[in-house]
Amino acid sequence: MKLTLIGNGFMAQALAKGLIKKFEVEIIGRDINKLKKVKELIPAIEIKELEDAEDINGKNVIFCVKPYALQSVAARLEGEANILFSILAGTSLESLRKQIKSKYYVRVMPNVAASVSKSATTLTGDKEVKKLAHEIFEYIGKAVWVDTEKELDIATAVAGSGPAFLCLIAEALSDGAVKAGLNRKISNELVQGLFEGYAKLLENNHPAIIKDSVMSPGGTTAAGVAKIEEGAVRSHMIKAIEAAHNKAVEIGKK
Ligand SMILES: NC(=O)C1=CN([C@@H]2O[C@H](COP(=O)(O)OP(=O)(O)OC[C@H]3O[C@@H](n4cnc5c(N)ncnc54)[C@H](OP(=O)(O)O)[C@@H]3O)[C@@H](O)[C@H]2O)C=CC1
Ligand SMILES: O=C(O)[C@@H]1CCC=N1
Repeated sequence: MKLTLIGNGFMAQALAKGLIKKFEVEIIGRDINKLKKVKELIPAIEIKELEDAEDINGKNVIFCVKPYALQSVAARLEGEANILFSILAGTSLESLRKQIKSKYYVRVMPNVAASVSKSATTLTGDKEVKKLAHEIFEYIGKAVWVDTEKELDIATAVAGSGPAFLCLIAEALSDGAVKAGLNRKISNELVQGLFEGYAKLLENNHPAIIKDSVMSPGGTTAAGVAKIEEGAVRSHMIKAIEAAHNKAVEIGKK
């Protein structure tokens, strides 16, 4: 099966790296020089410069441009795709249906870990292609189907934007270790190992149980947790998801 990615940016490349292991991958973009650079990184892909009347008839398209570019790129597409997969944050199935012709439509929300085939991807759309959508996006990590676009917009906040939120935590933990006197290289190495080990633990344990198992009476963890609570970190994490979800809804209304 051939997949046609439209857009050659960060996410298109992340997806292509995983998908190329199983599928033929074509990337269509507006700048041939950028496309040639992408081909140097992923030699097995085909590249094609976006035409003013780009024929997508019968193709399985993964749409990878920024949400604000939907209208201008859609105006350059001709024919009816077989499936249109869209990774555009906030952009509704209704808006896609109005602007790009396709037999089936699926919204997809991957994350940056697609570049290492570890994305937590959410899918929703036409149920006729649910199984195929699963099969395709399991090549870039874990894929979960949800029944509503509201759920996909929430997933955008927690799994799409989530890696950036964790980056702030990782950086801050390392900064704390450096502030206490550990060198940066060792601090970063420890934080990397911390996330790796924690991800494994989280596969089979509730976070509250893991926390309780670390927190000794009158110990170091309890002292640290009390400081975290002073800063209302949990409350602000909840607010961050709320804000990111609201933004996805706002993008969808534009
Ligand atoms: N970054 C992330 O972690 C995630 C992003 N997403 C979604 O993925 C999509 C792409 O994001 P990302 O890859 O990060 O962004 P990038 O800016 O890296 O890539 C955007 C791509 O769109 C192309 N493009 C923009 N405007 C036009 C236009 N008018 N005509 C033709 N091509 C155009 C750009 O072309 P050019 O290179 O020539 O400028 C570029 O190839 C977004 O919709 C975002 O919501 C979803 C999940 C996670
Ligand atoms: O920030 C954004 O809008 C995109 C969508 C999810 C992750 N990045």
